[in-house]
Amino acid sequence: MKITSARVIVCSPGRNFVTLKIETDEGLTGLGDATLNGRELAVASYLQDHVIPCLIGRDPQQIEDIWQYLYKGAYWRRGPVTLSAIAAVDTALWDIKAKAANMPLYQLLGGKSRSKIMVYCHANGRDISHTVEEVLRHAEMGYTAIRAQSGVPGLDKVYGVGKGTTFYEPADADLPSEHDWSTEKYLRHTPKLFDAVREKIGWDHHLLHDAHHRLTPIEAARLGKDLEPYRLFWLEDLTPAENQEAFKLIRQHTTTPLAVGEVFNTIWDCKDLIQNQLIDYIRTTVVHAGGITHMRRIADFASLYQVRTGSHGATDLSPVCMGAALHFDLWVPNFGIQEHMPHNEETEAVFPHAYTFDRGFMYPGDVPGHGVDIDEALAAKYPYQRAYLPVNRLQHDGTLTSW
Ligand SMILES: O=C(O)[C@@H](O)[C@@H](O)[C@H](O)[C@H](O)CO
Ligand SMILES: [Mg+2]
Repeated sequence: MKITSARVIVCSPGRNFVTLKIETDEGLTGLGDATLNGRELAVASYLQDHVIPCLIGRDPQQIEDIWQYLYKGAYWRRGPVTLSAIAAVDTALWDIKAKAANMPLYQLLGGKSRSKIMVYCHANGRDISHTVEEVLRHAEMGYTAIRAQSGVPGLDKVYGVGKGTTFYEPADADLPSEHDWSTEKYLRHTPKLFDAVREKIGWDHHLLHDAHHRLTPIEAARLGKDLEPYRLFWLEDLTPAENQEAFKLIRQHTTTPLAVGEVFNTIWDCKDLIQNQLIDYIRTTVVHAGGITHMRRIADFASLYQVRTGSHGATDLSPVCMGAALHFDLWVPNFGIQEHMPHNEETEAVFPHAYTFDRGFMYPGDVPGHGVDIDEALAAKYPYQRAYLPVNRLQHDGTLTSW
């Protein structure tokens, strides 16, 4: 079999997506997600101008060789742009291989390790009472795991809290919007949020929270300690994880489980966190961590240290990523949980898919491949619209800080 052509499809059905489509001389095609929120065109160009010329004529069945060729052959290794591009190729090739074998991707990976996939949703509110209402509403929908994020008194806008619509989309402006941030206000407020949520929802639901890289290690330790009475399923991205050692300090102070990794791109970004048991869940996902091939390496390494997967699944990861991730989730032995933010109607129409959601659990479907397609004619009706993620500045003096 040979790759005869490949093209990048950029569309914006409510938000931007970058999709790679690979075609073969046997009529089989494969899709990969290459979306990098706020830097989409960098990946589109990396694929179009540097990767696709190297793919034409290659045997699409040689997934591993192509992965190594694109990773080592680039010379400049790692990073979100490179690994999102490699991920798109890898995912498309696994899609083709599973279609050629006439089996759903999870079968090719090793078959089912579970009957369905537990997912967690986002319950966001402008204040504590609105967030509690949203948590209860999502519990009614059947979710057994619910992430709670609320507005913070004294702060105008914070990560994770939408403008009252169902679909929270942080990339909201043609240039980065600037939000005020106060760690003190956030640390005072968040324990009150979970006290109120636990009071109302009881103990039969998993609760999660995303600190979104905004704390220093000692502030992170403080939050982890303050939230211990509420038995969270995990606290995510407590502090920027470039310095993996920072998590030693957090670990010394709290037993709240820790999740990190949605911004990671290779096993090297998380090797020390995993082997030193500094985290409990690894959040890498198919589109930003080199595709199925590299995700398997990360998951197998994590399993040696009883670290479980908890893949990122925000709406800025396309249904192609979600579809491939669900096949991975069905197979991976050390599965923890899958993030699930439903895409809007336009996106669902552009990306028809076999995966389903049913009362807090998902299933990838049993069609050959990863089960996600793209309606190119419809995609063309939604042209790219530049959009940036916000930045944060400290409220008291304007210092630029993590969003
Ligand atoms: O855990 C999450 O879902 C968030 O961290 C993401 O929504 C993140 O803010 C976006 O993916 C950024 O594009
Ligand atoms: Mg996150």
